Amino acid sequence: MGCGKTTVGRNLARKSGRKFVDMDSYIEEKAGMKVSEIFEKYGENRFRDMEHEACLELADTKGLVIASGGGAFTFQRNIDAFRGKDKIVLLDVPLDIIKQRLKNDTTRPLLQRPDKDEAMRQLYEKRLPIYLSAADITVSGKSTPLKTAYAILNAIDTQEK
Ligand SMILES: Nc1ncnc2c1ncn2[C@@H]1O[C@H](COP(=O)(O)OP(=O)(O)O)[C@@H](O)[C@H]1O
Ligand SMILES: O=C(O)C1=C[C@@H](OP(=O)(O)O)[C@@H](O)[C@H](O)C1
Ligand SMILES: [Mg+2]
Repeated sequence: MGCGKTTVGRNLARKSGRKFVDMDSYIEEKAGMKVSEIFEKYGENRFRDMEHEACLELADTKGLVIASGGGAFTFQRNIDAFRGKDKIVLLDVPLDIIKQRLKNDTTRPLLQRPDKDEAMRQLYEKRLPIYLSAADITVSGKSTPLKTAYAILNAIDTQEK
């Protein structure tokens, strides 16, 4: 959360001429409600099932740039859905920058708690090794969204040579 997937993904799609899909927006459209409402009404597990369904559907569509939600690639079933079909890119951003970016956020249900900083730290530490092993490419996400989008394109080019 907060590493810039949605923002950078949109830039990357524009620069690569691909269609952009934000996985959370995709789920929200199908469900007819916001991610926060899904968590509130049906709980996180139901959201994770919807997210998995979205992964299966989107992994079968060619020519997209997909910004996943931050939890998607912590589940092996979702990594399996994309593996070999698409490149999985990790945007690597230090925790202190993420905290700064999400300081005033009210839309991410897992962070709406008094010990938000500690929740972010715990998620970051638990998830980073999983992300690192799932990623085909890791790119720093500290720079501007546009520069990061170009860094992803370069990394893909280099890998394909
Ligand atoms: N490269 C960046 N530099 C500075 N702020 C950024 C950058 N990328 C995203 N942001 C800001 O950080 C917040 C989270 O970005 P977002 O794209 O929603 O992240 P994610 O989809 O990974 O949760 C937003 O307020 C966004 O404007
Ligand atoms: O990390 C997570 O578990 C989540 C990240 C969110 O997406 P972003 O990473 O785009 O904020 C969204 O899918 C939901 O709030 C859960
Ligand atoms: Mg996002």
